Amino acid sequence: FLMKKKIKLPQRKNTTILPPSPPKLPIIGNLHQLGEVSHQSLSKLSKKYGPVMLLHLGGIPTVIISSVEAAKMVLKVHDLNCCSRPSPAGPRRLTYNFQDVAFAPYGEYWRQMRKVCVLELFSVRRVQSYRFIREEEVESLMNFISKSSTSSTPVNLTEKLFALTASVIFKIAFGKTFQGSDFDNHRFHEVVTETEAMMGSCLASECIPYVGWIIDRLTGLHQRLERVFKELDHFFQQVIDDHKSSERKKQDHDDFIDVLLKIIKEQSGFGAAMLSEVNIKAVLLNVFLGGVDTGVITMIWAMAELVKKPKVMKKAQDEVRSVIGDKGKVSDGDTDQLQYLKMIIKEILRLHPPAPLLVPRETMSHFKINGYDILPKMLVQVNVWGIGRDPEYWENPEEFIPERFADGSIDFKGQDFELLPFGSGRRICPGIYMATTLVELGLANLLYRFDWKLPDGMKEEDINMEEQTGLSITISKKTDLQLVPVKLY
Ligand code: HEM
Repeated sequence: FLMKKKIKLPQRKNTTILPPSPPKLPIIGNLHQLGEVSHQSLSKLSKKYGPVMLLHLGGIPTVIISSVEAAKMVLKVHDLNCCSRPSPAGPRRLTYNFQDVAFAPYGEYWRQMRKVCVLELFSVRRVQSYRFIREEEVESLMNFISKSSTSSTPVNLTEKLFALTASVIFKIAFGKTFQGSDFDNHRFHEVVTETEAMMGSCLASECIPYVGWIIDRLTGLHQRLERVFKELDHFFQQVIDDHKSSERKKQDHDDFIDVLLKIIKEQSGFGAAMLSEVNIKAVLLNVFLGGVDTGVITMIWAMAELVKKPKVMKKAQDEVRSVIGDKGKVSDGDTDQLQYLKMIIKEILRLHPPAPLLVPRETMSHFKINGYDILPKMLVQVNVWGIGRDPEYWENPEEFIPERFADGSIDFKGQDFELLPFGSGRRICPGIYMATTLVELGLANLLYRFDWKLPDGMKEEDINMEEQTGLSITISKKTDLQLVPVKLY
């Protein structure tokens, strides 16, 4: 009928409804509202502007997600629309133009590289094959702490746990200890922190039109980026060359470089066609950054919360001591029986997720959340720190209460959107098993073998629980944690 009469129907105007935004300033947009600890400022802002909020970080439109329902929409329902990554200059340089996994844009290359990681590097079988490395390094830390306990001197746990995680990751990935490399512990810590900062911060020239480059010149960000890139590139190339050398001694296990070089040499296995030495270096950077910092941050917060709550500490120690008995040490396989310790780790990752805004995503196509239009090429950040402390989902959210996980119904593997320390969907962290095995083993041994006291004159309420400031993707405890060990075994 309409065709015959050729009646023209009124065209519905296609209006775009963007998420609510706080008022912005010219040029810098909402950058000034990020504050010193951005996930905390964003949490406050979202109380006013809602769980789907649009900010302009300089010229970059960024959607901030702050509720379980909205997180489910972006990471599950519309995961395919927003599972790419933005491409700022810092990560671009450090990942050899996104030839890694974590920052590679969504597509065939990323899919193949992710398969290499999931099936060849971070699989349960591979992680279990490194059991002796974890146990050896934990043992060496325990020996050091035992010595300190005889003189009742405080141990800088931040420094020591950093060295533990770094040694384990170095041996697993590069087949050597970092003590034997160009880095000493101190320099290595500095390089990780500096690289993290470069990955998280955007060059001003990218988000502030016209004048940003002047800020970059003044802050020296470009030079810092180049310096850290060259240092890492030199190190990675050296370890790869060592592995290819005919003089290299045969090891009884394959480290990550062996596995990746084998894939290239035999041209078999996942991603063989895609893999080159540059990809190996880029993936090593992901392992180096993803693997070291996050585990230390989790263990440090756990020890800080436990020492603030002696009853919880005692309960955790009672559990591990009754399960292990007088064996003298906790081994890799023992941690499966430590149910209370597992609850503690969940509670730590709820209160202190090492990546409070996950790793930024970039949208690839238009979709809607809560009636708002999300457009292609927008940045998406999920505030899992805010969700983990939202009274709508958690009773007494600011309190450290591991028992809230007693019924086992909530886990951090990406299915429960109120607890997302590892993200969810296609880009979920592939290193969950690798991370939790070391965190569990490290903490279990610290709790089994020692009682922990605060340094003389310090009270529980004196422990500084502030978070590090800055725009890094991972956020650690602001000050080092120093505790006095009292030896039991
Ligand atoms: C407590 C420890 C860890 C935490 C909290 C953590 C957290 C995260 C988060 C939040 C993401 C982004 C997820 C998303 O976009 O949805 C991620 C990605 C990633 N993580 Fe982890 N991570 C940890 C340990 C590790 C370890 C030990 C490794 C490997 C050695 C690792 C390797 C990676 C890689 C390669 C990605 C990028 C995945 C992709 O983009 O496809 N992580 N991690």
